Amino acid sequence: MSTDVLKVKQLKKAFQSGQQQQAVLNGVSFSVHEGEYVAICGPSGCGKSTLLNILGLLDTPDSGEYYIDNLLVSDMNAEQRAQMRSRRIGFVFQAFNLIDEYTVLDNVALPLKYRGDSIRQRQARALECLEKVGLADKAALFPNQLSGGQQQRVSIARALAADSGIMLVDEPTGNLDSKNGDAVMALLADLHQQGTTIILVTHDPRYANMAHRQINLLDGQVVSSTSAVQPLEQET
Ligand SMILES: Nc1ncnc2c1ncn2[C@@H]1O[C@H](COP(=O)(O)OP(=O)(O)OP(=O)(O)O)[C@@H](O)[C@H]1O
Repeated sequence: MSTDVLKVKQLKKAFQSGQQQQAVLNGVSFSVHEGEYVAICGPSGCGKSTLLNILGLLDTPDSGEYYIDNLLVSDMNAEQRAQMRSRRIGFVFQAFNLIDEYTVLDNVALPLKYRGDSIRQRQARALECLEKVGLADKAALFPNQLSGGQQQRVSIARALAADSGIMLVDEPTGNLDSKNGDAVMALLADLHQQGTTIILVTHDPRYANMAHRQINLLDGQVVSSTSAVQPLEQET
């Protein structure tokens, strides 16, 4: 039986817009099983990034419940949330969010700094992750010496470094041409095959179809949750 790694119940979030409150999430509920690949889809402005930021513990809902590994994170204090984030969540952003002054290796090693690993352990792990994304030979370079597609692969290596098992991916191809976009999506499919749970926000229906399941948001609610035509291959 599959285990829920993430579960949200009746999430609500509103933002102040001038004099008015704009309800962005209006009672969103779903769960994600371990090892699933889920795409969150919906029109621009429907709240996809807001939802992903809440799932990634970068933002808090106004109400509702959020569980990671069956633990209620919406009730945790800031320190507990930070610990949960560094232990369980890897984030990949559209804009890569790499630190220009750090080498590629140091960017990937950064999430490990908060876990008490030695420098040698951090660098060895970072190199291992760079190997997984095919960029070990770029370890000593700086981000601006890489192409956009390579930078996104570095940011995926960084998300892998902490071995968190859950990867939240927000429009990873938004700043890439189609060739680099396809390479990044192929890498995500590979990581999923190796067991990573992936939650992807994308505008591109072609990429959304690579996911195991699509959760469609409209007007702040989940309007449908559809499985891909091809179910995931089951191990025999
Ligand atoms: N920090 C904020 N303050 C005020 N309004 C916000 C904030 N963040 C998001 N919003 C508003 O919430 C709504 C949803 O934004 P969000 O970025 O989650 O949508 P999205 O579905 O990811 O959009 P897109 O597909 O265009 O990236 C938008 O109307 C946006 O203006």
